[in-house]
Amino acid sequence: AKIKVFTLALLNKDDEILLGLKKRGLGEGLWNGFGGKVDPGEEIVDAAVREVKEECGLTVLPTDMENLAVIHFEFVDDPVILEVHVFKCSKLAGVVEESDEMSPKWFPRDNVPHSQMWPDDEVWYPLYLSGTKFRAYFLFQGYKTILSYIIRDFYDH
Ligand SMILES: CN1CCN(c2cc(NC3CC3)nc(N)n2)CC1
Repeated sequence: AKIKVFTLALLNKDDEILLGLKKRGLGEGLWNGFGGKVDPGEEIVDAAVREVKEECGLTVLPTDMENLAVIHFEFVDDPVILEVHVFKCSKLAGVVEESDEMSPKWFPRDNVPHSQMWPDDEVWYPLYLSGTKFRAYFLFQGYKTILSYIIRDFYDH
């Protein structure tokens, strides 16, 4: 199997969460946090900071990026596994800007548009919102159907 590493940063302010409507590529038409691929030799947290700036214009310090989860996504009949490092951030600087990739919008943290988000989000968002560190594994059939998943505490095994 081949592992592709991605970042996913969820930005919070008071009781709201900033999501972006993806304009193209993987997840086009879905609302999601900000993120992308990790370049070779790049620290994962630095990739997360870079993607937030590129996709929504906000500046976040690496030390303010809390790594809350690592999620592995596998797809039936596909050797590529996505390893997504999820970050939570509440110390933001700058002004939100639209980008080529994303149309950003603030949502109430307890009312995000799950019908227009990746299906796994509904499973792990409650853990994310409660600040619980976790590891998760999802087996997908295509991009819409979750065949199975495991969620466990980040530190247990
Ligand atoms: C640019 N990256 C792509 C992967 N990604 C995902 C993936 C995901 N589910 C996987 C079935 C696809 N679920 C969320 N929420 N994000 C983060 C952003």
